Amino acid sequence: MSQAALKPALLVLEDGRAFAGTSYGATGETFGEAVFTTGMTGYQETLTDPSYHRQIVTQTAPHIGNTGVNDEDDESQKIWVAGYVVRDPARVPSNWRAKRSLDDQLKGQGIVGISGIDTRALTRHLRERGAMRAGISTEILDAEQLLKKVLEQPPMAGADLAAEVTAPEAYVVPAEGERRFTVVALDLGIKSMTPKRMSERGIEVHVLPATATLEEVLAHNPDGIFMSNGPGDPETTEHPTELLKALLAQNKPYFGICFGNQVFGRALGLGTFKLKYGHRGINQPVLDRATGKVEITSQNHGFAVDAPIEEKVETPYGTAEVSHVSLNDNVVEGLRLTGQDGRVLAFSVQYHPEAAAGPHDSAYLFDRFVDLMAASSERAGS
Ligand SMILES: NC(=O)CC[C@H](N)C(=O)O
Repeated sequence: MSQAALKPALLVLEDGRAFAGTSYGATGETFGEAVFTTGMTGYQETLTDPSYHRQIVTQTAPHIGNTGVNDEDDESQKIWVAGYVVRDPARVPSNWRAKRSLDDQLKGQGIVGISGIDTRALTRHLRERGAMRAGISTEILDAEQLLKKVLEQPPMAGADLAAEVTAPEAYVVPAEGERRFTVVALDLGIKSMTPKRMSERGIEVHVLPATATLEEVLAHNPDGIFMSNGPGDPETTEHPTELLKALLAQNKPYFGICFGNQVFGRALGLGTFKLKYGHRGINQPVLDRATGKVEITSQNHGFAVDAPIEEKVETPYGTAEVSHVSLNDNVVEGLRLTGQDGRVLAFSVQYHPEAAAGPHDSAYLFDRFVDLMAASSERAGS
């Protein structure tokens, strides 16, 4: 970064805590919910994950931007974070795929950031007090003045954001090789790696906007239904929840990721709640309760499903249970629905088996979805 680019910037949290630093990316001002992610790599995927819409993301890894930005790793069409906080941006990106620097990419897309602040102190503050509204400005450098604007912003609890991130039109991701199954994926903020992971397994994926109706879903004669990750409060997912209930009543195999896990929980009659500061990073340990295996997973969520971990819950569609839990704090990380004969009918996880930049411990879940559809179509055929 040249000396000329060193412009002061200010970050203010809604409880009044302020951090003075240096402008990074675009100048101006921005507001959102301040959260932190512990991923030490994958910043390009993080920035372009639609689930981060309306959030100011702090990277706990101190040195960010080292490998620049390439044209292959975006998870969607653009950067979604509302603002970006890094300790020490790389001055010279170095990677054979890099097309430009992260600073230029942020500037090009108008993303306001701040660097040179004590991101460890900020993270500890958010961990103790919880995720909260915040603002970054290069124009208002007076904390009290910026705080007034922060307090005018809407909170994340109650935010209905799917309409702001979903694809305007349906599109198809063809199966790689021979087509084995057709899946309808409801786009609540889908990341491009998700249909890719399905397509690699012979699935043709019809990605539909979040407002798709039951008729529109069934028109594709899907072998399975998928609901994606996405931003906002799961309490606002009335339409996808009702849609999923109707599809479960028709015994459609279902797989959900993250927001899709929360929608599944709600369709099964469970509640959701806001976590204090959420789980964001690529080193989150999860226990598969059936096998006793531990997976290291990628996560990005601020809400969770409220379900009894040791008990089974009877629902109109079958028996629901918690399949996976977080080993850090026992939060529900996966749900499973089984029929009377114990067969799995539908399942979902709160974490990201499609994870780019990894880890890939949980990629087997896509194979499980394939097996679920294969078993279901065998039964229908017999
Ligand atoms: N990545 C996601 O799908 C996040 C889901 C939801 N917005 C949450 O924060 O919990």
